[in-house]
Amino acid sequence: MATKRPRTLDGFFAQPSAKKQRPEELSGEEVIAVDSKDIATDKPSRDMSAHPTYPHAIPHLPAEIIDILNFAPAAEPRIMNDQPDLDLLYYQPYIPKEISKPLFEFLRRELFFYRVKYNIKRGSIETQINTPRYTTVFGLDETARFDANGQPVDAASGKPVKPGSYKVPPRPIPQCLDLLQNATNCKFNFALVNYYSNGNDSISYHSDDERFLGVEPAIASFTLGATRDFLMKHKPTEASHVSETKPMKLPLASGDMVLMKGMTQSRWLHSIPKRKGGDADKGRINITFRRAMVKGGTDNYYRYNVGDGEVYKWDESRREMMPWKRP
Ligand SMILES: O=C(O)CCC(=O)C(=O)O
Ligand SMILES: [Fe+2]
Repeated sequence: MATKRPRTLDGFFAQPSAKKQRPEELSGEEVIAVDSKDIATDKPSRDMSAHPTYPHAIPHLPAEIIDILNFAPAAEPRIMNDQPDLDLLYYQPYIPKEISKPLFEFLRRELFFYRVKYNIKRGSIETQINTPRYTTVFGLDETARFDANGQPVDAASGKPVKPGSYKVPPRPIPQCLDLLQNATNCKFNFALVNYYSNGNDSISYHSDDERFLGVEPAIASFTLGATRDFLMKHKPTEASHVSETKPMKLPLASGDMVLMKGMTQSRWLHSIPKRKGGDADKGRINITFRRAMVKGGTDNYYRYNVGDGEVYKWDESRREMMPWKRP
């Protein structure tokens, strides 16, 4: 998956970076449209990713972080395929140690988040679900791309997508997440971000096996910040019932990456359970990169990760996420 690169930072300082940045026209930059409001109120727009759909512009990654990101992956993966239908690479870590904390702090400080609420109907009873973590999402499915002005255009014809084609206007992946995406050496079109502020934040057992991801999707999942347990269990089959087997536990630490592929999504479930005390209060960011093939994927991801509620931002003095208002 990865090209050969010097494995130590000494190698980096002794010679030019072995992995070149992608040319500017291939990076997230091409899709950035500058909102004049951001020019008036923020730093110069060339140092920011800005788009009319963003509540505010997002600064670019500091050069020191970009330089060291060139050394990813920082470790060889543990290949986990010794259980039925499991196909997983576990990098401990993927992101070089020197930058995992600054990268965590940068993303927690600079991204905007949501606490999504939605209703589901079970039989005739409607229930409100309060997503138990902060989320945000960027990206656009394979049927479209952003043009130079940041407008979604049809991937085949280059014509603007009809207004109303998407329920929520899609947001381009900002430079800071696009560079992390590049470091995977895989091609994705979505970045989903979770922030687990403490041990009460969680994600229950599920699989990311939506049809809009196509068959046997590859999903790269990064951890930054606090260590949290990632539990995995096989879906029930005729021969084995999940209740009989102990779940697999991966204690995902800052900088780690799990690449799930093959039948992992169709046959396994995963979760981040609630935890009491420990490290969890320091907060954990999870970023998953995925590739949605059709429009339904875009609608689904914005509905469940942006929704229609208020914007939250990290408040450094209170050290918690707080509702954010446009200045
Ligand atoms: O936080 C994690 O490690 C897992 C997140 C996850 O499973 C998801 O967003 O689908
Ligand atoms: Fe998941």
